[in-house]
Amino acid sequence: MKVYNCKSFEEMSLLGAELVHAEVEIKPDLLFCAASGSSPTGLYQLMEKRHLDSPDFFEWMNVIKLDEWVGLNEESTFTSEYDIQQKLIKKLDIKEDRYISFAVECEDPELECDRVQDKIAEFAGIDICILGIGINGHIALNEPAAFLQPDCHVAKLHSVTLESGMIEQVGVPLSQGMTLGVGNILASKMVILFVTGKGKKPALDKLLEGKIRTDLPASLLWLHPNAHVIVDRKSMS
Ligand SMILES: O=C1O[C@H](COP(=O)(O)O)[C@@H](O)[C@H](O)[C@H]1O
Repeated sequence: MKVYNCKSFEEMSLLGAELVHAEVEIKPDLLFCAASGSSPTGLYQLMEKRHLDSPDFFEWMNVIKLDEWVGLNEESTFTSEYDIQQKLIKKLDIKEDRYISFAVECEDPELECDRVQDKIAEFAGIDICILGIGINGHIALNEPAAFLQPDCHVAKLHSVTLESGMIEQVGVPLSQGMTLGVGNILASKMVILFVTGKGKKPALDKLLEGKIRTDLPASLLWLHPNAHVIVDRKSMS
C-alpha cells in the first residue's frame, strides 16, 4: 500500500486523476468502480474535464457502483445512484449498457447482490476501485465487525454510519446497504482510497499503524499490491 500526503483536496484529486487517466489510456474498456460521497468529487470533476477535452477518452469505459442504501426510492436524491449519476455517469456520457448498478428499488436485496456479483465475474474483475473511508474505517459498506464478507452482500449499517450527517437528513430510517465485499475490492487491479473530510483523522491514524484488523476494514488494503491511499492532509488538521 502506497500512502501519499497531499497538501489539499485539489492536490489529492489531481493525483487520483493522473492514476486513473494513465490506466484508461492503457485499457480504454476497463471496469471502473465508483464510490459515492464527497471524497471522490474532485476526481470526478477532473475526469469530466478530460472528457470535455477529449470526448472519446472514456467512450469504452465501464462503470460499477460501489454501494447503495436499502430502503430508499428511485426519486430520492440521497441514493448513491443519484450521486453517481450526477457526478459521473451523466457527465461522462456513460451508456446504460456500460453501467452496472445495485438497483435502488429491488424486491430482494440479497438476489440483487448476487446479480451484481455475477456481473463482476463476467468482467473478470474490477480494474480500478475508487473508495472513500468512513469515520469508523469502513470501505464501501463493509463495516467494522468480527468477520468481513468477500462478495457483494447486504450489510447491516454500523451505528457510526447511521449517525453520519447524510443519513440523518434522509428522513426515512435506514439499517442496511448493498455493497461490494472486501474480496471484490482486494481483487481489483488497482485501488485508490481518498482520505479526506472532517472526523477522518482517527481512522487514518489507525490505518497508518499498519495492522490488518477487521474492526478497521480499510486496513485490509495493506494486503493489496497496488493500493494507493491519497490523503488530503489539510482536512486532517
Ligand atoms: O458511507 C459511505 O461513506 C464513504 C465515505 O463517504 P464520504 O462522503 O466521506 O466520501 C463512501 O465512500 C461510501 O461509499 C459510503 O457508503
